Amino acid sequence: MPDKQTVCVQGVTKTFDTQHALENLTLSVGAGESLALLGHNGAGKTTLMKLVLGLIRPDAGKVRILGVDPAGSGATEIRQNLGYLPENIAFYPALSGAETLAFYARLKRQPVADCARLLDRVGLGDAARKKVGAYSKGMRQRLGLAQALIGNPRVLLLDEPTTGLDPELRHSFYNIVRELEDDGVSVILSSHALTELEAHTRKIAILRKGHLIAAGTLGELRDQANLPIHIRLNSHQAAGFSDIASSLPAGITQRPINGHAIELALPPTRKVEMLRYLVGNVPEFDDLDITQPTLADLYLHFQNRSTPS
Ligand SMILES: Nc1ncnc2c1ncn2[C@@H]1O[C@H](COP(=O)(O)OP(=O)(O)OP(=O)(O)O)[C@@H](O)[C@H]1O
Repeated sequence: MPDKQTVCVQGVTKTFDTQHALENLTLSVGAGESLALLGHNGAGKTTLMKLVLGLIRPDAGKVRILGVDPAGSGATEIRQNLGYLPENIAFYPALSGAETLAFYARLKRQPVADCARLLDRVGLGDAARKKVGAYSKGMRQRLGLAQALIGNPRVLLLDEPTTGLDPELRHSFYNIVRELEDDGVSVILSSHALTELEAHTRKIAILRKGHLIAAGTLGELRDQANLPIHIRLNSHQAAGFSDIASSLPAGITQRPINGHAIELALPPTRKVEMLRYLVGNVPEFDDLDITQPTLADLYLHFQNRSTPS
């Protein structure tokens, strides 16, 4: 894998005492790409972020950010290109949002003058002088994001960034992430909120007990899993459906929902064949919905299929 990928993790193993947090993990994230890390509690997501940040070193394998080891000597410059929003960020409640951000800017040796722009970017411009102790959860999370954006990082690591946010805030949060991707920032985020990730992330990596068990775009994961798709047929005709089960092509299963709706399950590769068949052979239906496996379906499929020790 070329080191010129913005984030390159190659054959990385990390053990704490006897606990394998990560084992032989390889993945990469390019400029302007986002990667969502999924996995059960303790799967190794935070450990991976800490390795990318250079806070810990791998026992085996290598981590490179823009070709540089983030835990190596001489990595100061590369670390300034990293922004991190930890899972539980605590702020000093007596400081205002502006004072808090100025504090972090000084820590990162970045110009304090940029802080007002960052607060505006995350929608906290009007609350800049308000004490953080009076901020809502959503405002604190946005302040956390502003803190991670100090210094215009090329790589942004967000550990469960939307936990506790309402749907509108989640939406605006992902809009900011999308803008950052468009600016060429690589974004790695972890989350347990599969439905929102389905709509907002491009690449997905699923971890289980420190192993990477699946990776790719949603479409690629669907191809790998090859789970059935579902076609729901609806009939608004008074008689509803007659028994179509006996005449269905082999390999297609059906489940009656009620007299006026039937759900068919079929391999994704047979979708068009089935649509042609239905149009020609099932006159009762006058509406249909096609449902692809969701990210939650895929996540469960890969987790259940994989049984690493
Ligand atoms: N500093 C540490 N010392 C000992 N064990 C650790 C340490 N950090 C992580 N671990 C262990 O490594 C494994 C991976 O932990 P990690 O925090 O990376 O998981 P996670 O996927 O982020 O979990 P969560 O979703 O709960 O945040 C766990 O078994 C954890 O107990």
